[in-house]
Amino acid sequence: MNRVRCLVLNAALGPLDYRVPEGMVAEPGQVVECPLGPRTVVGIVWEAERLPGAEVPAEKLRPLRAAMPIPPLSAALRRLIEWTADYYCAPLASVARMALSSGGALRGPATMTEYRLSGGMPERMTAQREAAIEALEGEQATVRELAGIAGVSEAVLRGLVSHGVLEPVGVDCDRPYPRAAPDHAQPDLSAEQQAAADIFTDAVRAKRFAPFLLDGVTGSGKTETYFEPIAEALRLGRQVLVLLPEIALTEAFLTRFEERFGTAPVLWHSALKSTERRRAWRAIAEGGAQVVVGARSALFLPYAKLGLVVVDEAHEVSFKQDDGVRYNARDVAVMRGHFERIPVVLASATPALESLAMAENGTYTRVELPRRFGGAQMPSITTIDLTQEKPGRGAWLAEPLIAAIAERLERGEQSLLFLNRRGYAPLTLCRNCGFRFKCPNCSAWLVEHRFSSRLACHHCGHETAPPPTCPECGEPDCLVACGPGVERIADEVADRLPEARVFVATSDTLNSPGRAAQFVAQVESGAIDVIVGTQLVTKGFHFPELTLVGVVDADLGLEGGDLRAAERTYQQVAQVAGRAGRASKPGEVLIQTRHPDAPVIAALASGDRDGFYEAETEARRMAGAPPFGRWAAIIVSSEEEDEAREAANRIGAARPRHDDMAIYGPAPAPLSLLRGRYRYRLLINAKRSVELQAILRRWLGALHHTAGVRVNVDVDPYSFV
Ligand SMILES: Nc1ncnc2c1ncn2[C@@H]1O[C@H](COP(=O)(O)OP(=O)(O)OP(=O)(O)O)[C@@H](O)[C@H]1O
Ligand SMILES: [Zn+2]
Repeated sequence: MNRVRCLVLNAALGPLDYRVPEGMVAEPGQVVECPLGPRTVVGIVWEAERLPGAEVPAEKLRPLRAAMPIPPLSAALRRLIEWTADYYCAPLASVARMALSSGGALRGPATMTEYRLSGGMPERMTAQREAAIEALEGEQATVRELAGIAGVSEAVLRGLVSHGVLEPVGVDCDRPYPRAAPDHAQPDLSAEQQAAADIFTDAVRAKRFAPFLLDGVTGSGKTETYFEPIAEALRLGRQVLVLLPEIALTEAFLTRFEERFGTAPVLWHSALKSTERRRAWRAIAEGGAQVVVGARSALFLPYAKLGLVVVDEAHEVSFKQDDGVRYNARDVAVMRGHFERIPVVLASATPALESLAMAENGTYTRVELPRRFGGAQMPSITTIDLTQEKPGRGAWLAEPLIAAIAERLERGEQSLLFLNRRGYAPLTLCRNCGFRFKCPNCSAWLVEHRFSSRLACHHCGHETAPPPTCPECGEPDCLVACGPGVERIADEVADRLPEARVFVATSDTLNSPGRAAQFVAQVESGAIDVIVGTQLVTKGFHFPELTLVGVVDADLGLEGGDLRAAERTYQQVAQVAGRAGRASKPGEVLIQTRHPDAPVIAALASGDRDGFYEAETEARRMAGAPPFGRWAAIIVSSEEEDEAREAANRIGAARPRHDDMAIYGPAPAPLSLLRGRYRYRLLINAKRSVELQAILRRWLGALHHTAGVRVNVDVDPYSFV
C-alpha cells in the first residue's frame, strides 16, 4: 500500500495522509494536488516521520489527484522550511507557501499571445491608428504593453488586431533568460579586494557551508569583490542569490551587474507581474535562472543548484519581516547556506552587532576592506550643535549647513540632506483649539504630504484631504504644521537657495524601479543639486559629484524606546555619511544635533567605530540583550479593546516560571491601536541557554482565545511598537 503524508498549504490544517495512485511518483518534496472535501489544495509530500499526524486507516485514504509538473522541493529546502517554522514559531504551511509563491508556475509550461505589426494597413486610417503603427515598429508584446508603448488605448489596438494590422504570435511564457558571461568585463581589483574575492571564490569551489562577514567601509568596493565568487559560481554552473534590502537599490545594482556580466540578472520582488513571476519561478526551479536578485522573499524559492548567497547591506532592518512569518532574512540566509552546504556572504559597512559578535566568536569568517577604492578618502565629519547654532523660527537648517550647501552649488557639486521622515510635517494641529489630526484606525498622527496635498497615516495608509476649516472648532485657515519632514526641508532649501534644483527622494517618489532609475540618471547627469531624502538614499548609491552630506536631526532615532536605537542611529548616519566624497573630490559631513556629547554622536564625529561597537556591546552584555541574551515578543490584538486586554492578561497569568527568563507585560503596545486593532505586548528576555521556542509553544499552545483575538509571536524582534 503506497501512502504518503502531505503538508497542505493551509495553516489551519495539520498534515494529511493520502494514497498514491498507480503510476504516480510521489517522492518527498513532490508538489501535489490533494483532495480536501469537494476542493483541491496544493500540498507537498513530506517525510512522514518528520511530520507527526494522526494515522488514518488505509481504507479511508483518498488518492492524490495529480503530481504538479515541477521538480520536487529539495531536502535542503524542506529542512530550511522546518527550521524557519520551528525557530520563528510559525505554521509550517505558511513558510512552505513562500517557496511556492507563484500559483501559475506550479501548473506547468504555458504560452501567451503577443502581437506585432504584420505589415498590412487598415482600410480606414485614423490619426490614432497612424500614431500607433508608427510607434510599434519593431515591437512585440501583449496588447496591454503595446498600448503603453504606443500611448493609445487598448481598444485602438484591438481594432488593429481585427483588421489584421497586428498579428498574434504565440510565445513561451517561460522562455529562457539570456546567459550571463562570467568573464564579460573583468575589473582590476585592488590587492585588498583580490584577497577578499579569492577567499570567497575558494569557498564557492569547495562547495561547503561557509558564512562570511564582508566588513568593508563605505565605498570600498564590496560589490566588485563579491562579483568574483558570483563569476566562479557561474563558471561552475551553479546559481546565485543576491538579497538587497529595497527595490530602489536594485536599479543601480542591475546596471553594474550588466556591465560586469553582459546581461541583467533575474529579478524577484513583490512588484513583479504574475507572468514575470511565473517565468522567474520556473527558471529558478529548473536551474535556468543563474543569478537572482531579490527582496527577502527570494530566499525561500526552490533553487535547483544554489552555489552562493550574498546578502548586501546585511545590517538593514528591512530584512526583518514584520507580518505573516516574522523571519529575519539575514539569519535565514545563513541557515539556507548551512542546509545547502554553500558559502554565504553578508556584506556591510556597518554590520549588525549580532553579525560582528558571530565574527568575533569565529562562527563567521570576517573579511575586511578597510579603505575606499581608488584612493578616495573617507569624508570629514563635524557636528553642528543646534543649541548653539539655532536655526530661525520655522527653520531647521543651521547657518553653517546652509553655507556649506551654497558652497557646493557654486562649485557645481551636489549635496544630500538626510531626514528620516516622509512628508511635510509629522503633526498638524489647529492654532485655534489645539485639535490634532489623528488616524481613526491607529494611535498615530496623520502626516501632512503637501506635494500630494493629503494627510496620511504611515501605518495603515488612511488618507484624507486637509480640510479648509478645523473639524473640531470650525475655524477657517487655522491649521499649522509642526515639525519637519523631507518636503519641508526641501522648501527651506528652495527658500534660502532659490537657484538650487532640489529633489525629494523617499518611498513616495522612488516607488518603482523605473522611477529609481530615473532618479539615478538625473543625479548622474547633474540635473539635481540637492537631494533631500529618507533612509532610502542612505545606502548603496554612488554619486561621484556628491561631496556634502547634512544630517538634519541626528537625535531623532535616539528618541523612543527602541532597544537598538543607538546602533541604528550609528548605522544610518555612518551609511549616509558614506555617500559623500566617494570619488576624487573629498567629502564633508555635517551632523546637526542637540547632544553632540552623546556617545553615538561623538563616536560618529571622531570616526571611532570600534569604540562605539565596544561600548554598545558592553551595554548589551549588561542588559542580557542580543546577542548575549534573547528576546521574543508576544503581540495580542483584537478589534475589541476588552477582548485584547483580557486575552493578554490570560497569557500573562499563565506565564511559565523560569530562572533564566524574565517576562515583561502585558502592557498596551506603544502603537496601542493599529489598523483598527487594539494591541497589547509582552516582552520576554531569556538567557541563550533557554529553549525559548519550546517554552513559547507550550505556553501559548495551551491557551484558547475567542475568535477575534490574534496572538503573534515575534522571535528576535526588531520592532517594539
Ligand atoms: N576594482 C574596481 N575597479 C573599478 N571600479 C571599482 C572597483 N571596485 C570598486 N569600484 C568602484 O568604486 C565605487 C564604490 O564601490 P561600491 O559601490 O562597490 O562600494 P561599497 O563597498 O558597496 O560601498 P557602500 O557600502 O557605501 O555601498 C563604485 O563606483 C565602483 O564601481
Ligand atoms: Zn492609521
